[in-house]
Amino acid sequence: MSMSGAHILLVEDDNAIATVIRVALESEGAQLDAVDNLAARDAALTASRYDAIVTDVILPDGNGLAGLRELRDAGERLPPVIVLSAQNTLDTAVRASEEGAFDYLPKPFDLDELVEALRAALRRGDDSERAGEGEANLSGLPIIGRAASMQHVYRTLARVAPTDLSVLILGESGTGKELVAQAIHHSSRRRTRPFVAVNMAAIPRDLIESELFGHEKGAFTGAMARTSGRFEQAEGGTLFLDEIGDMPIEAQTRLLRVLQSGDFSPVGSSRVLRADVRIIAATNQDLMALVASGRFREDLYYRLNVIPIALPALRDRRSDIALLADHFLAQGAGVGLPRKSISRDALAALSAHDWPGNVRELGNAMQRLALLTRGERIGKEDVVRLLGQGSGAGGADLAVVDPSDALVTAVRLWLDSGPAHEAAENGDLHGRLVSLVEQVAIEAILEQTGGNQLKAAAILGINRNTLRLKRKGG
Ligand SMILES: Nc1ncnc2c1ncn2[C@@H]1O[C@H](COP(=O)(O)OP(=O)(O)OP(=O)(O)O)[C@@H](O)[C@H]1O
Repeated sequence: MSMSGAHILLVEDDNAIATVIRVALESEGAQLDAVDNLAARDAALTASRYDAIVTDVILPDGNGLAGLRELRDAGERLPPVIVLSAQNTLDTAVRASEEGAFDYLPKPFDLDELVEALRAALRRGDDSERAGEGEANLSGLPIIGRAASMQHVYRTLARVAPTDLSVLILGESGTGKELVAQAIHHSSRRRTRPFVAVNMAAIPRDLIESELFGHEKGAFTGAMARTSGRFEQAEGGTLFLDEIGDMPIEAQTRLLRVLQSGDFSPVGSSRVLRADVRIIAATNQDLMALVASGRFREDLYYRLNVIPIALPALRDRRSDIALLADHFLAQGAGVGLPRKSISRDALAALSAHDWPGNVRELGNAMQRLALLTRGERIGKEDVVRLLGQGSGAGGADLAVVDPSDALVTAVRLWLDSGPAHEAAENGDLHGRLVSLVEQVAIEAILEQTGGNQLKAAAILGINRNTLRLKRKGG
């Protein structure tokens, strides 16, 4: 149906906003009833038939999303719902989609956008089946950010999560690509099945195919037993392929086959296995440029790029830096770092920084600040000192590698622990620390390779006998 003559219910307790919306919609020929609380909304829904509902989230007597699903479940004919919200978080976007909302507009919104969304909603009419399809549920993975560019991300995320479409996440290193992939998984119907992440850049190129698709015993020198690949491990769930631009061409061909037919064969085998796996890929490279230079298959690019999600660089959403800084301080306190507050000046200094390593770099910086600042409160001098430590590029060293930076923090924390004091007393602090770090790395990589020592040794860059010895504590 068209806007002209459409009967619309507006649930909004801010008079000014309600008036602006009324003027805009009535000038399009719509007929508008406005209420300012939930009780009045439910009464209006019982009394009249509406073609669409536009609702705010925070209302005097509760959450505007509340009760919509119940009404729908109770068999009410519920018109399409458009949610307006100043609570610009992923949770709201996901909850809106969970409640079967047709669209979600973060405040401040654009009136033209609202009119457009309403037109689309009216065109679709009441299709509660479709609106309610697909669960979207977010399980406690906080993605922090209120910048407009993040709102866009949340909306796309909430829309794609219930589907099985391939998603390509684009963004510089440390912008949260893996976090977003996890959020999609956790908001999808696959959330009770595994989320398996594989980083193409972290695996020796000639092992990638066997890593992904598994191999038969004897498929190549050193393949002692049949090993399942990541595809099998992710069965029913989501496979996150990070740094997809680094995938060798032969592996790309196999991947394309899975995407086209849903079938794959382990390396060295003619068995055909079926894969029920959703693919989310990520890259910080320009894939089109790789296509142009023949290093990435064009057909695969189009298969993967069904839904692109571009994550903004942190320097392009500076308004979120304060929020993120607080988040990381609280998170640090949760794992035993000293609880610190931060001064306005210090926040201003953080906001002025360019953050080449994006959110990851900021997270590392906040950990260091929590650890190194003497007083209760992080001051501007602390920030300047830390960011000034960079190699002339404004603290770029913080960006280089996340693992090593987390390691710095872990080592510092460990040095303060009971076992470290004990080792120091025995004159074996260095030996104890080095073997501890080695053990952790070896066991973690062995876990990744499903116990395959040869692969683990290749990844670690040590020989297999050394790996054996080290495992024995030698
Ligand atoms: N919006 C965000 N809110 C909270 N934490 C975030 C956000 N974005 C990123 N992080 C944190 O920053 C770190 C880096 O994020 P993530 O690993 O997802 O980035 P990435 O883009 O996949 O990086 P890379 O390209 O280097 O693999 C993680 O610890 C993640 O939890």
